[in-house]
Amino acid sequence: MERFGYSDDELLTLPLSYRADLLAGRAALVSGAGTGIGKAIAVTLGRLGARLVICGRKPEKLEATEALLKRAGAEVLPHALSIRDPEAVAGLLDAAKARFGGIDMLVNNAGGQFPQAAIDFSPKGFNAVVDTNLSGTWYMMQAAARQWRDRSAPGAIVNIVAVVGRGMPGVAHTCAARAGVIALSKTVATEWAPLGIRVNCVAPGIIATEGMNVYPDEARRAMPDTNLMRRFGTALDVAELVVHLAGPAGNFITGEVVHVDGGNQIWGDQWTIPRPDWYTTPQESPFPGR
Ligand SMILES: CCCCC/C=C/C(=O)SCCNC(=O)CCNC(=O)[C@H](O)C(C)(C)COP(=O)(O)OP(=O)(O)OC[C@H]1O[C@@H](n2cnc3c(N)ncnc32)[C@H](O)[C@@H]1OP(=O)(O)O
Ligand SMILES: NC(=O)C1=CN([C@@H]2O[C@H](COP(=O)(O)OP(=O)(O)OC[C@H]3O[C@@H](n4cnc5c(N)ncnc54)[C@H](OP(=O)(O)O)[C@@H]3O)[C@@H](O)[C@H]2O)C=CC1
Repeated sequence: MERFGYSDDELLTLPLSYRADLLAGRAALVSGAGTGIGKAIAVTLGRLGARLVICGRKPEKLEATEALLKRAGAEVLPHALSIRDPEAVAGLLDAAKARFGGIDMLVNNAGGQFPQAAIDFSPKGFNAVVDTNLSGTWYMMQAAARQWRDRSAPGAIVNIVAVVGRGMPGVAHTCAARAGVIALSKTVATEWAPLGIRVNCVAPGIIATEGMNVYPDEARRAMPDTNLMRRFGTALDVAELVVHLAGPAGNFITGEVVHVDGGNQIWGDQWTIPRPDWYTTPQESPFPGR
């Protein structure tokens, strides 16, 4: 397995673009915080003074992030659950309220998919991806919004999605789910503005994390050729954007989708499964007139 992404020491020491106490007094909930982008987001928020609630399915991954956050001097509440379970999500928000009086920011980062030609998806596989990325994200958004409404407190949600505007062959299930999250976010940005709740999405392009190991070598090797910068982005690129949107700099931003993708949304042909000859070899259509 190839090593991708930052070491713990790098996450703690790489320079940040914000002043060190920017988020002092605020509490943030980050899902999928045991690994990759979520871990970088949690540590970055913690380094800027936020208190953290971190969740994911595997307690051992959360323990590692908890230890790192403590090294950064941040207060942290780890809470293992699957975001696919709405009752567990309600319990998570209750636990956050009991510990910190509630949260100010929610970062829905937990998610993932597997590469497969759409024609071969099983109902179970398709539903697993939609349940996690769309329904799970929604349960978190709704539970947080209800708590903010009941506390008469403002809040900010940032949903991590993907670059799905042109679709992405090999991950049609996640494209469907992420497009759903974007549409949900824009809709509730309007419904929830009267409650003081802002809702934005961040669409990362290819970001160097261990999660990349789910893709075949051939697809991974080709990834740097799918954006204008010709490289992977970093988890910190995503984390710093999340700080902007969830923190005070984002006070007048809602219903937005911000890409952090090296320009992949406008250039770069990204496949996560082998390309059919149709797209690699010059040929005439075998279906003339159709
Ligand atoms: C290059 C850019 C790509 C797009 C941008 C995004 C990049 C990234 O997201 S980077 C990586 C992020 N991390 C992951 O993707 C994590 C790895 N993926 C997963 O954990 C799973 O895919 C999951 C999201 C479906 C997890 O759900 P879970 O409930 O744990 O699912 P199961 O493992 O139990 O599987 C349920 C069901 O799904 C089908 N399935 C799962 N994996 C595959 C596979 N590799 N190929 C085909 N089908 C798969 C299958 O039907 C499973 O049921 P069973 O057959 O009964 O196991
Ligand atoms: N890396 C990239 O290039 C890109 C990533 N993304 C998205 O960014 C997010 C983070 O990706 P990345 O860090 O790379 O990948 P990882 O696989 O490292 O992170 C995914 C995280 O989600 C958690 N998770 C998955 N399912 C659930 C669930 N049902 N309930 C709670 N937690 C869950 C996992 O923890 P656990 O297994 O313990 O539950 C894990 O910590 C994902 O949504 C991903 O799809 C989007 C575009 C590009």
